[in-house]
Amino acid sequence: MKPMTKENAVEIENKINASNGTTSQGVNSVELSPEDVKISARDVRVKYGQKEALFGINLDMPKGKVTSFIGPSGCGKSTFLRCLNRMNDTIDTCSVTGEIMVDDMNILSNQVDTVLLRAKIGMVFQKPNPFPKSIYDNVAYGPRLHGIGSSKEEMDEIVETSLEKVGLLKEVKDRLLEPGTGLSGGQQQRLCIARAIAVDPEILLMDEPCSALDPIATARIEELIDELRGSYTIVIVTHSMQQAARVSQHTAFFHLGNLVEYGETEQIFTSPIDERTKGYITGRFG
Ligand SMILES: Nc1ncnc2c1ncn2[C@@H]1O[C@H](COP(=O)(O)OP(=O)(O)OP(=O)(O)O)[C@@H](O)[C@H]1O
Repeated sequence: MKPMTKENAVEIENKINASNGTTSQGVNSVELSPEDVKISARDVRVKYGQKEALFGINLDMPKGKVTSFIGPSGCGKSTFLRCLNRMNDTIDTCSVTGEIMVDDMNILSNQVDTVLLRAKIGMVFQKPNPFPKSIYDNVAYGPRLHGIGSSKEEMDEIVETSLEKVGLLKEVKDRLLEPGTGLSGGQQQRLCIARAIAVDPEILLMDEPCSALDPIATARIEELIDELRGSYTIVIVTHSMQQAARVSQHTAFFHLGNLVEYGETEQIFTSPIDERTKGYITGRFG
């Protein structure tokens, strides 16, 4: 077998793009019944200025499960993740086409209110980014913005429940009025997850949520992801194949702006079909 190198992976990719009109169909081994699909992307294409970053992504992600996106740096994982709650709208040069259905709504439609959308589809970033406010106000921020929890009692309840769900309540209940930025990195990341959860989202998007954390804090976030699935549909971008294997039920492998292969996580890591997936997971390129 010809060894997989970055160069011949690019060569294969170019041939595929030339032969199919640059539609990124990929190998799909996941069969979902329509009622299990939460997010359905069709022919999603993204450009930054004239530069194409995604070549027509088609992907159905299941409800109440964790889907991870893996692939070498620059392959478009974060770009695609940001499509899922319209975060690319904040980048002037970025244009997105195609269709992304979340339940019955095409979230790429002009009619969509992106503030409401981002409450329904929360996001957690690479670096924990608590607001320069108290722990309490960090969690209460979203509910206040959306008019949820009008009385003090209701808001206290939302804050406590959200902190409890991320396993932070015990650790911070005596210092709710202290700054969120005073917590450890791992606690800050859990605070950010509590902040996203406080507005009762259906989907949580996580862009390398552990990359700034130590192994213990990472393990805590991974446990939390496992606890939260079921209640939320979770999509995570990760550079760590071990992490994808530990936390996700389905994995999508991206390469050079194409979705190369999508399957059950175990299948992707034990018996990938596409040569490029094999090459990546065995460390032959990336
Ligand atoms: N704001 C931007 N402006 C211009 N080009 C961008 C921007 N963000 C991403 N790109 C380009 O789009 C392509 C995909 O980038 P993206 O960050 O989505 O990849 P990635 O797989 O998430 O990479 P990484 O793992 O390094 O974070 C890359 O070529 C990148 O340079």
